[in-house]
Amino acid sequence: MKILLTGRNGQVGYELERTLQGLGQVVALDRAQMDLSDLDQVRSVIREVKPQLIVNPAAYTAVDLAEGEVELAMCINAQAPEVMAQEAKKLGAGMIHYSTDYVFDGDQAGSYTEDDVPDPQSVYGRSKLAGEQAIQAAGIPHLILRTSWVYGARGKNFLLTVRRLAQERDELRIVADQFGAPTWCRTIAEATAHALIQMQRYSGTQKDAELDQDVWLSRGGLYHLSAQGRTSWHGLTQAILSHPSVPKKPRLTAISTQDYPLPARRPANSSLSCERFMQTFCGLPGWDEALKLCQDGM
Ligand SMILES: NC(=O)C1=CN([C@@H]2O[C@H](COP(=O)(O)OP(=O)(O)OC[C@H]3O[C@@H](n4cnc5c(N)ncnc54)[C@H](OP(=O)(O)O)[C@@H]3O)[C@@H](O)[C@H]2O)C=CC1
Ligand SMILES: Cc1cn([C@H]2C[C@H](O)[C@@H](COP(=O)(O)OP(=O)(O)O[C@H]3O[C@@H](C)C(=O)[C@@H](O)[C@H]3O)O2)c(=O)[nH]c1=O
Ligand SMILES: [Mg+2]
Repeated sequence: MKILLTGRNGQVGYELERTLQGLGQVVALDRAQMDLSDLDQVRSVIREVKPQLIVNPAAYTAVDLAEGEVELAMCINAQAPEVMAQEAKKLGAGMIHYSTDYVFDGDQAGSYTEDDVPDPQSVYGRSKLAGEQAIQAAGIPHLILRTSWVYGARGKNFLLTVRRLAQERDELRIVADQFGAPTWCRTIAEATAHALIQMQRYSGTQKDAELDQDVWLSRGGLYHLSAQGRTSWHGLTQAILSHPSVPKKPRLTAISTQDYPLPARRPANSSLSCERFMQTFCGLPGWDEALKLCQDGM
């Protein structure tokens, strides 16, 4: 199976390029090779590569900047996935796409299931929801994997920000009233590979087989995929600082969302129920367990 992978330098894309090896012939592209703000280029690259599966972790992920770059965020997060889905349809191909907990308003008490109604409160969240809907509307075999609070040892993320600030400052002030599940990008890439393997098992074909449309249409769809358990950004910071690889530990102060004003509104609770994913594909680690493994390597 030929797999076109976008965003190979992103947190999730980088890990996917590794976990997808052996599951197909991976054509991994960066922004220069396929710019999602250039829809004609997206179209022509897909026509050239002719993949059987498009895996799309590339996205506009700057949540606050998106508030002032609505058109660009919509193009990258909604229109480009729409073009990918249309091209996939013509090729008889499938798509794996990633979305976010920020599609929810965060007002619900318990964790969100795939059946809960999204109500994004930010431009980023709205653009990601529009991307989901465009793929669903195309009627192609697909997996939409909603994840949350992604971090890793490289790129731009909360873990690296906190580790840097810890060395620069005597005090960290972190919001303690927003709850979610920090998810290691490697967990997402490994779970994606497991899901692909399971799809092949369900279809009873060999590794590297063609994409089985019937299996994908029955087992595919929308899934929540995050680490298990939940914490606040403050709780996450506490866990980050307690790792032995952090040399200097500043004072940590819990603050509320209103004490840390930002352009984009974040959900107060965006923890995702992943039962559907775990029952269909594979288990998922606890957030603290995965964080420790990640930091053990830093
Ligand atoms: N980060 C998070 O906390 C969360 C992310 N998600 C979703 O998970 C997926 C993966 O996110 P993550 O790996 O963290 O994202 P990153 O921000 O780490 O990576 C995004 C990737 O998209 C690429 N990209 C951005 N703009 C363009 C463009 N115009 N054309 C082509 N490529 C572009 C970037 O390229 P370049 O390297 O050149 O900048 C980068 O490789 C995304 O769909 C995201 O919405 C969901 C929940 C949480
Ligand atoms: C740096 C810092 C942040 N914060 C707060 C601000 C915010 O509420 C929270 C997280 O900050 P960030 O801006 O790093 O996180 P944010 O960009 O909101 O992260 C989101 O990214 C997108 C792409 C997603 O899809 C989401 O799942 C989520 O991971 O921490 C503090 O309270 N103190 C600080 O010193
Ligand atoms: Mg609401």
